[in-house]
Amino acid sequence: MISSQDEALSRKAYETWNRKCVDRARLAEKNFFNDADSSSDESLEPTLDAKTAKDDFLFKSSSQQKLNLWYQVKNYKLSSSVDPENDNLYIFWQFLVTVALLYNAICIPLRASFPYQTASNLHIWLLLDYLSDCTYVIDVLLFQVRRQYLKRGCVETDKANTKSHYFASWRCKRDMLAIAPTDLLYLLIGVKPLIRVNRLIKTDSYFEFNNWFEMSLKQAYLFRVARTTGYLLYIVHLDACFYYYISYMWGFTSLWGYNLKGVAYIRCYFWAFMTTVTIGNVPDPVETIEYVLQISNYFAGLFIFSIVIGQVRDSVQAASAEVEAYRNQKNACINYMQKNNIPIEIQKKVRLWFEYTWNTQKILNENDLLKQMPGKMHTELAINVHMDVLSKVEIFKECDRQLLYDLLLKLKPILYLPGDYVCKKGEVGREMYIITNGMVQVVGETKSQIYATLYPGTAFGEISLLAIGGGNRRTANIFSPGYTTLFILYKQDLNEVVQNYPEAQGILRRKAKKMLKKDNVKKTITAVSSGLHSVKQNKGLNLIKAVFHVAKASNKELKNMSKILKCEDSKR
Ligand SMILES: Nc1nc2c(ncn2[C@@H]2O[C@@H]3COP(=O)(O)O[C@H]3[C@H]2O)c(=O)[nH]1
Repeated sequence: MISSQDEALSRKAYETWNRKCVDRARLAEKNFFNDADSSSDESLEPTLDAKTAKDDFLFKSSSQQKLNLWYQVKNYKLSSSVDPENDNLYIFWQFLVTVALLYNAICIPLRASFPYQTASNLHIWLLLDYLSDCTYVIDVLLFQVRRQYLKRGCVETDKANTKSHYFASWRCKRDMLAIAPTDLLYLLIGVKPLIRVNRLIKTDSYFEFNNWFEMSLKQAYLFRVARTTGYLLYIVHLDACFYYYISYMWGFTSLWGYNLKGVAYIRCYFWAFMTTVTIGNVPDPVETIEYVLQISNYFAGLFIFSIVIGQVRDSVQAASAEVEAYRNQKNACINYMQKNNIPIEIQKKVRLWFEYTWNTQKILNENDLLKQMPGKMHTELAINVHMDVLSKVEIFKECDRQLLYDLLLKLKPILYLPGDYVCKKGEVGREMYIITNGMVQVVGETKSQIYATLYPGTAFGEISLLAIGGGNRRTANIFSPGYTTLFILYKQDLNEVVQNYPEAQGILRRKAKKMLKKDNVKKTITAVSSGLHSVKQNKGLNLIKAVFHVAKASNKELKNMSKILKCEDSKR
């Protein structure tokens, strides 16, 4: 027994634990939003008190942890409402009710027709029956009465309201019919399983669990096909039970009916399957009633089978619709290129683009999909999919978080193939890029002159976009050596976003200027080293050029240069 003192202790420990979880989540959230400069934010450091409290918490005895667990379970039972979409225990219970319903759906007709319920195994059947009844009753008393529902668009969690809402619903009426104790009739007419047929009414839980399961699957169409096939097999099962029952009614003497040979259920199921799927090859009916039954069976089989086939076709079609749309777009593009005699090399590239984009993203234009959604939802999705890339971008690290969210909506993914130039020096810059996958190289006149390699999370192309280099021309060649996925951000979009964040403009400009300064240093070093080389070879003109660049370099660079010169002097 757990005393009230223990319970109070447990409650306190639980609340402390809970508070710490919330604190930790807040800290994580804060860290996430401040990751650019987390080290400088002193408030993120846990205080001494918090550290002691944490140590205290870690030193809790195992018995107290057990009490915590007990308190959680107790707390769960006391919670007033259940969220049907997210409460794991509720979903698990719907699964149990589904199993109980399937047990009833299969075993009631089986026991009612075939001689599988005997005096010797009756106790097992009854045990299973009452276990399934228990799941129904618990579902109503513990879960359905607390099931949340929407009231004027808001989630209603109040227990009194959820209860009255359930009692007023059709679901409650169906549930009541399903758990009605019809078994009491056993006392009058004996244990006849068909009396329990009302148990099959509890279909709401079955459909609810089915929907939840379907939604949680990646390849839901496979499940839909399996479910439809299951329905077909169940109908055959019912047919087999019926066939056996008719044969039994005629004392197993009819040539058309089951003749007591082999395993009864297998033989009857075989016959039912043959008739239902209209394969035929079953004994010809003799009596008129047999003809009528056979015809109605064929008819029902034809009807049901065509529905099932239709459903399977729809499911497969729905599953392959996206692939079909991709193929159509690709074929239309190929036809267009062929009609316009586009060079084979370019055609190959376009095909490669289609294939790579499809294989990596399974969608050709992500923006088309997102555009259909309300703005907020679009942002939320974009944050989840792309935020980790954008938050790594060095030039945006110091910018306002909201600026990043605004930028996310403007980004458009684009793929570059091996050997493509993303931009060339001297071109007019109309967009900037962020690398999401692969890498690009900053190259000179030829691809082999690699000045720098840029990796995912790097942005480039902002110098010409913000006219920092003095004009809107690209200041370097950017080459894609492999498959590279980039985000494009158009000038107009960047300006639109940045005008609301003037400090961000400053950050972008400062960072781009730094880069240009580095460029100048690079140029100076190249010029100086080529000048020094000329000195060695006594070429005066290059020496003058070197001295000119050295003069242009900043103080710091000048010191470096003089060091290099001294070094070279001493060598000579
Ligand atoms: N000029 C220069 N650009 C670089 C360098 N490294 C990356 N880049 C990027 O390459 C881009 C080429 O186009 P932009 O001039 O618009 O902007 C440039 C920079 O963003 C570098 O070392 N020098």
